Amino acid sequence: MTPTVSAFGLSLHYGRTRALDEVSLRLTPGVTGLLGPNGAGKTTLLRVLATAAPADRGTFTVLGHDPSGAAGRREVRRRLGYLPQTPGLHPHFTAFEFVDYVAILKELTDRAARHREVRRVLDEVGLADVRARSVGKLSGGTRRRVALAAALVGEPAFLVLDEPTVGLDPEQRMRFRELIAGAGEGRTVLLSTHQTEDVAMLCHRVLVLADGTVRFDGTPAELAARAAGRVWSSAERAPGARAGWRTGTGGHRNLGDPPPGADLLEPTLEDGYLLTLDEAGTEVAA
Ligand SMILES: Nc1ncnc2c1ncn2[C@@H]1O[C@H](COP(=O)(O)OP(=O)(O)OP(=O)(O)O)[C@@H](O)[C@H]1O
Repeated sequence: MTPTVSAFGLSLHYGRTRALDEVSLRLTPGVTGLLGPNGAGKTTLLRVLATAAPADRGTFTVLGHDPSGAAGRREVRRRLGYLPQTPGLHPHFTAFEFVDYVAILKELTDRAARHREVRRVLDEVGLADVRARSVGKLSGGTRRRVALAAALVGEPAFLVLDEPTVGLDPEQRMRFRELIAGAGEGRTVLLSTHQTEDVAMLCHRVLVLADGTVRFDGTPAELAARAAGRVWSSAERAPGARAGWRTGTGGHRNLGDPPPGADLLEPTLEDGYLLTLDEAGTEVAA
């Protein structure tokens, strides 16, 4: 399948901090999850791909358009929807006014067509009833949906979502997952998250980033399979485990190289993720 996004050797430094180090990737339609610990470079990568920050080195294209020049950047932005980590929603705007404002920035100049599009995206995220409410008076989860509606304006082919489910209660998180799954039908979505459940439920592909480098690129099942034969239970924390924690039933779940005769467990995506970080030399939860 022709990739929507192709990136080669993207690097970005903040002073001496190397936030991205030679990142190459290809994104195809469907939801790709981007997992990584705090400071891994996820937001930086999303900002680069959303043309909000230029890389120091490397190139990328979105549907063949190269954003390094002004004309290409405009073409990329026309095909892009971006939900940043902290969307700057003006509290005095109504939900409609905010999304309309974003639609104007996205160059939807015909007023009637633009208003139809604003109503369409607000309906898509289930906010038809709160169109006229001030953004500042909405709950955090509803506000996040307004920001998602704004990202969906103009039917972008490439949607960049930076930790959209953080801070949501379980019901809102499920609702948001449904919206993201719907958004991922027929378009390319890159979803940064700390929630391995988001990835297990939504993603056809997952990238693991640590220290600005891609440490894994494959399917969620392949990430879980990395931990096959390397997860076991024991009454006490196993001394040789790379990581381990007490489970709700009082036993311990251990990751690493099991001792002979260990009681092996079915690996999860989270097990594969934690072992990938461990192999990358990133600190794993004790
Ligand atoms: N504006 C900035 N100035 C200086 N350093 C920065 C800046 N933004 C990010 N960094 C550094 O770049 C690295 C990558 O940060 P980034 O925010 O991309 O990581 P992240 O994976 O999104 O983290 P988190 O999960 O905590 O949001 C970190 O070391 C961070 O401290």
